[in-house]
Amino acid sequence: MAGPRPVVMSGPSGAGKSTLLKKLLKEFDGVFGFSVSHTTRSPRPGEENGKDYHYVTREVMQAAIAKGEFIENAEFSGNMYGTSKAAVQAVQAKNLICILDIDMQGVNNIKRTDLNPIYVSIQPPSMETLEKRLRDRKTESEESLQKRLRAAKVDMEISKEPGLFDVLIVNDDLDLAYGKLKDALLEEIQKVRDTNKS
Ligand SMILES: Nc1ncnc2c1ncn2[C@@H]1O[C@H](COP(=O)(O)OP(=O)(O)OP(=O)(O)O)[C@@H](O)[C@H]1O
Ligand SMILES: Nc1nc2c(ncn2[C@@H]2O[C@H](COP(=O)(O)O)[C@@H](O)[C@H]2O)c(=O)[nH]1
Repeated sequence: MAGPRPVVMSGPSGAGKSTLLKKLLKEFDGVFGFSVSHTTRSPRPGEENGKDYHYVTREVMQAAIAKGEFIENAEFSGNMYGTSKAAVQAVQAKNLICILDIDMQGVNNIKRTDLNPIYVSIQPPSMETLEKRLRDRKTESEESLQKRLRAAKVDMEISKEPGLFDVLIVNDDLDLAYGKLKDALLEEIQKVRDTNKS
């Protein structure tokens, strides 16, 4: 796929990926674009279909996967999630840096493609902090919360694997974490700005 190098952001649910990437999209308007994933989970209050996710049924998603419309897909916490080829192409067609917010299964699947992204892992300072953030967010049932915490433990272990991620950021203080994220992406940001100037 053509265009600037995409960015994969991964890390446990509740680590702060959406918070960080929303700041990035706001500050660097015209540089980054979000790859809108498909999911079978229900929208949360305030989420918009086509902006946060494409909300679909399991049947629709399975049919689209069977037709080869997805770059990667995964089952997470009882729901399906996936990145469609169209979602990435829509961002790359505008010559923007495409950001994918995906789980660890997605990372492993993307590694088998020719997307060649920068892999960024966002990690919480501790399991305790992660649990508090997820509880305070008030988006999950107790069952979903427990599933996410179990997945988080695995994620936090695997993400330490040398070479899996290009950058690992511990999101404790939000401003510090955001500064580290910008530093990691500065070169790519500059390339897009230079291209769009000429
Ligand atoms: N550095 C931080 N300090 C305190 N709270 C934070 C910080 N970063 C994020 N949060 C809060 O933690 C909660 C989880 O953050 P967020 O929704 O961005 O996580 P996420 O990784 O995108 O989760 P998911 O994968 O479930 O979408 C949110 O309520 C957010 O406001
Ligand atoms: N493999 C993929 N994972 C995805 C995708 N879109 C989101 N996600 C990940 O799912 C969990 C839960 O998200 P939530 O919005 O329900 O809290 C989180 O880790 C996301 O990164 C995708 O297209 N593919």
